[in-house]
Amino acid sequence: MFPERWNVEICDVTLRDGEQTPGISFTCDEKMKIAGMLDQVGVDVIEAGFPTVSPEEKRCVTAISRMDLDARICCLARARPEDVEAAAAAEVDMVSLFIATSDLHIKHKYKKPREVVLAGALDMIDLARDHGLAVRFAAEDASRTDPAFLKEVYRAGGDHGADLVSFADTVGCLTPLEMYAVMSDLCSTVSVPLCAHCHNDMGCATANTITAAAAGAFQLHTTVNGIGERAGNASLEEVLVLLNLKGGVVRYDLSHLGELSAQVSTSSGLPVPRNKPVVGDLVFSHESGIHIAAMLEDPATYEYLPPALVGRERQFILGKHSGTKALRYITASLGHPLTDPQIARMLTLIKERSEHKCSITPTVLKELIHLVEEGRG
Ligand SMILES: CC(=O)SCCNC(=O)CCNC(=O)[C@H](O)C(C)(C)COP(=O)(O)OP(=O)(O)OC[C@H]1O[C@@H](n2cnc3c(N)ncnc32)[C@H](O)[C@@H]1OP(=O)(O)O
Ligand SMILES: O=C(O)CCC(=O)C(=O)O
Repeated sequence: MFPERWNVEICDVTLRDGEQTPGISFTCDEKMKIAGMLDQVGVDVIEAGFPTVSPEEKRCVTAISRMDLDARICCLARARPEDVEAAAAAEVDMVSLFIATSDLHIKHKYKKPREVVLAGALDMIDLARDHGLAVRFAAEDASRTDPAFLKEVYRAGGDHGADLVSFADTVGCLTPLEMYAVMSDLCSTVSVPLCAHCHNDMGCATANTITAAAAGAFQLHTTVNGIGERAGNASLEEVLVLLNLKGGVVRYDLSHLGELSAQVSTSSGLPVPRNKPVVGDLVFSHESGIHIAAMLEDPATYEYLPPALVGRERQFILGKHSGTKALRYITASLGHPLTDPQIARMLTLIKERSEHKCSITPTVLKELIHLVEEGRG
């Protein structure tokens, strides 16, 4: 089902769609810092913002364009001359020019026949190209669009010189199987490279993005920590790890993902869930005795994603679910090779304490070792 090495690139939209998370606004300094870190990871395109939003946003997109990053810089624009002019003035490499294409959106937002909406958008592609901009022509709510009209939109966009066309699952309504079917069909009939822009309303954004890639999509849209409108977007860190382990795409530097995630968390004020794949602080920690006993033989028994791949370290934690082998290993590595009875006694104490919601911190651990060594436990 999957090609051996996927031909993909990443367009990270943290600074645009990520910032559309209700209540979030990055300062220009924060945006520039995040852009620099995205560049260190090696993302191919950074969507730096939506210049029409405000003069400050326009200034900031321009500042990011001038950072001389390796990544190409793009920005969002509606199909309106003022938005395209603003994109050109912000000195981006590429404009992400969008129109909603579903009948539902067209009826309630534009109140014009869809052919008229499309014709207006094609004029804006021409205008953008006259400014020397590369064009990504995006179909908002593509996943709820009449498939025949969607193909017409992409074909016409291509005829007007769009470099990429985007399929947005704007309301996150697809499952991976549905994404595979629609993206395979589009990739076999549309001559312009396709982008996949997936929202996470039903928890499928990452799965849909990676499935779109497997079906032939070229440009994958992500946000750091998966932030974005409502339930967010496909998460950069999850998509990059999947590309590495499943798609043979090893050119991104995953070792920076932790610091990037922390920066976006600080700048957005959105904490990273402790069990968030790849970047959560618990996701390379183990407590279960049965797991640790096996991992002491071979960590691969309970670790598919090696922590070192993403610059992290494995941790063994003691608690209610600990077993003898884990405890013996941990105490010995702290320089306290305990006897079997001491280990058994200490394990009982650890379980009792944990059941009373006491974490086995390094201090508690030292205290317990001391107790059993003294025979007072
Ligand atoms: C799927 C996406 O994520 S799309 C991006 C969504 N992001 C945002 O909306 C965040 C930034 N938005 C803003 O700051 C403001 O909404 C602005 C500056 C863009 C526009 O503000 P306003 O001029 O006050 O318009 P308002 O937000 O009330 O309505 C949106 C207008 O954009 C139009 N519009 C929406 N999408 C498009 C499009 N792709 N092409 C052309 N026009 C569009 C609507 O039809 C509506 O036009 P109208 O005012 O003539 O009825
Ligand atoms: O497809 C794109 O590039 C952007 C569209 C978008 O942001 C959305 O529909 O949620």
